[in-house]
Amino acid sequence: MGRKFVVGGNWKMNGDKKQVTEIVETLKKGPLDPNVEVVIGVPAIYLEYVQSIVPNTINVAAQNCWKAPKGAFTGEISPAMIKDIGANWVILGHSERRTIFGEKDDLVAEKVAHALESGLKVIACIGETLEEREAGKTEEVVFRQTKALLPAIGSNWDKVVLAYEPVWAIGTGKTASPQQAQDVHASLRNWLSANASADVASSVRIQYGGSVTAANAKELAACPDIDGFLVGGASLKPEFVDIVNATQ
Ligand SMILES: O=C(CO)COP(=O)(O)O
Repeated sequence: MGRKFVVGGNWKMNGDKKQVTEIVETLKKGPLDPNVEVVIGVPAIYLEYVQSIVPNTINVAAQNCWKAPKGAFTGEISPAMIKDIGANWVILGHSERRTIFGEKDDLVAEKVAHALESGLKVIACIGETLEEREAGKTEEVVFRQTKALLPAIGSNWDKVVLAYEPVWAIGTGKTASPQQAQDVHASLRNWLSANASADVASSVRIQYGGSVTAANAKELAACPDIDGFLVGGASLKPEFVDIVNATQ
């Protein structure tokens, strides 16, 4: 189907100048599979620095942004600013933004719409909590979260990567089994076929995120509907190279 594998590293609020330099050095040494798109999600304060030291084969993402180009929004950054320093991606709707910072589906959608309008590419995150999974609501939740994004994305699906990140698997060491992840990815694709278009369903890349490591990446990558990863903790370590290369 020709979906290019895409691996994101979400550094979250980690690293200092020395460590981010070392991570970039490790990525430069790689070697990274040239058939894989790599996007690193960098803390806002290091975006410009990291953008200035990465080779152009590595894409840089902000981890959040606001829904307007400029103005009285103390502490926020805009897609225009992200583009201005040369980065082209933003991660939006991460479960930590949703749970810790109270971002709801409609705010995430507004951010996605504005980021796309501004010319950024977007990794849009969705995923259920443990409570929701145990209540049998996984599909209901991820469909609801994706539905909110439909009008925001419009005809820009080629600029969007979906990241399915079950909240119970994030930072817990408890990875979704390949079957659990594959099942959600496949039903998302079915849902997209019915609610967006068959073309969107077959072309959109869906990453899995949640305790991905070099040890489990290959098995997950072998699933037909898993088109990449969004990696937290392991993206700060040299094993990120092996995760990028998981389809080799
Ligand atoms: O939240 C994540 C990536 O966005 C996943 O984090 P971990 O890989 O640390 O579980």
